[in-house]
Amino acid sequence: MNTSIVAIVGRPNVGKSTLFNRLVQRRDAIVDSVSGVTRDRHYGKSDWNGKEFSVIDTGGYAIGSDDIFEEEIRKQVELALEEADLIVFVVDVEQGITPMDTEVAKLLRKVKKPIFLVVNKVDNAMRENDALEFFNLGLGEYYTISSINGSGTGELLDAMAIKMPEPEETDLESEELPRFAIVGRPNAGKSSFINALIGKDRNIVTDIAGTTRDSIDTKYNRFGFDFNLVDTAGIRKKSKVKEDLEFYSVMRAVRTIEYSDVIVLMVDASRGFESQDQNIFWLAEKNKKGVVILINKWDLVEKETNTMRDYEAAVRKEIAPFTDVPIIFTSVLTKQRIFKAIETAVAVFESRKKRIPTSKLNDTMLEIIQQNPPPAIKGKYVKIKYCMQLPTPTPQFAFFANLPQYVKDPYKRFLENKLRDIFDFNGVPIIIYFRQK
Ligand SMILES: Nc1nc2c(ncn2[C@@H]2O[C@H](COP(=O)(O)OP(=O)(O)OP(=O)(O)O)[C@@H](O)[C@H]2O)c(=O)[nH]1
Ligand SMILES: Nc1nc2c(ncn2[C@@H]2O[C@H](COP(=O)(O)OP(=O)(O)OP(=O)(O)O)[C@@H](O)[C@H]2O)c(=O)[nH]1
Repeated sequence: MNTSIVAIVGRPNVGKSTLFNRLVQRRDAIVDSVSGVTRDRHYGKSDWNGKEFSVIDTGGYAIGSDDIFEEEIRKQVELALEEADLIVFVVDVEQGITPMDTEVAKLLRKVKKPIFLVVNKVDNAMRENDALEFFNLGLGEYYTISSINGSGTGELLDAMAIKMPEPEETDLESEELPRFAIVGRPNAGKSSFINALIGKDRNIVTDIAGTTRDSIDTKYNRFGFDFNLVDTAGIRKKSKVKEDLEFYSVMRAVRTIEYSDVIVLMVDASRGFESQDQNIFWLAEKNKKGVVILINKWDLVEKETNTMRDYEAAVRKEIAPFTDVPIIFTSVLTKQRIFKAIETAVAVFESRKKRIPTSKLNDTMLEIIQQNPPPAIKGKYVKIKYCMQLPTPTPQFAFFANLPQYVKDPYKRFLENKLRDIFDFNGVPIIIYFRQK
């Protein structure tokens, strides 16, 4: 997949979030129709002129008091420069050039990646003149926009799309090896897990230097399974940045997740499922990846007070409504369930590309729908006529009905759960559409 990562940088209050919302709006409208998907304010996917891209709003991650504020922003800009493909630098025409803008511009001038200087809050023609001063930042051409009313954003997107790579033809028929990413918080046991997989004999078959930018696939053959572990430059380059910077872990995770089929999310059992785990999980869902959760270091957990069942229930609560994701309790130290972890990841990979024949799907689902029809709304009855799985890389289903707009989320969730139960889509995001017929 050839998705560009766009980072929005700039000092506080220039309108980064407002622009972010503009950029991801269209795609989010579709995603939101999916039952129960929560929104992240800082990460979204979108497309323009056929080019797909991710947008990261760096602003939301700024933390801390005023004196470390500038330092934080500088770090975030540096990270964005390292990890993103395109940089959108937002400035505010009402404020003019501030010292912090000059600082950011200085960092940006050293960078080889495409940079879009965006002068925001140009709500009327008069302000076009005020924007002229931003030439002084030494970044060349700029784009004037009004994030609030949307003017200028089309031109900006056109220009950005030109700098994005052409979409690749996805070859659905080819028998590709599963691509697994092992992700998680620092110290969760990722390296140990990978070492355990590789074994002492380092059973690496090949190192395929990424066809896609700097991502690296390492091919493994273990326990009778063939798979690629996806690693990216971002992950290797541990860099100077503080580990606990949330933004850092998100940046690192984004690219790895986008290149993988199944995300193996490692959680440190002694710490529990934390907000960063939640973030990574959510990124995986948003990208429609398969997920397996490993509760690692299970050997450290006091079994008298923590049963597996209670622990699992607590994690499931955190990841609702994606409740059927496989959760496996591992100890890399004692090699407990390592094999099971990989076996499960392979199973999720298989489910994710599963195709249900239309006749089988209709036989099963129409029967269920007949027994539990959608509730009538204002005296109108919804009649679902047939359904099919769409020819998409990940499972998506269309249900055709006379009044699709009357089918509400709870009923969609009901159907989704039935599909999951019957056809075994554990750990796989599925999408349901209702269409007019
Ligand atoms: N007039 C005008 N106001 C805008 C425009 N875009 C954003 N704003 C306003 O500017 C303020 C800051 O916008 P945000 O999008 O929250 O700015 P931000 O850069 O994300 O701020 P942080 O989250 O603090 O980093 C809000 O009050 C917006 O309504 C615009 O195009 N025109
Ligand atoms: N008790 C116990 N310790 C473990 C287990 N798995 C890993 N560890 C220990 O946890 C520590 C961190 O393991 P790593 O494999 O380096 O963790 P990581 O996720 O790769 O960490 P980063 O490289 O910082 O992202 C090491 O001291 C491991 O020996 C486990 O199952 N049980």
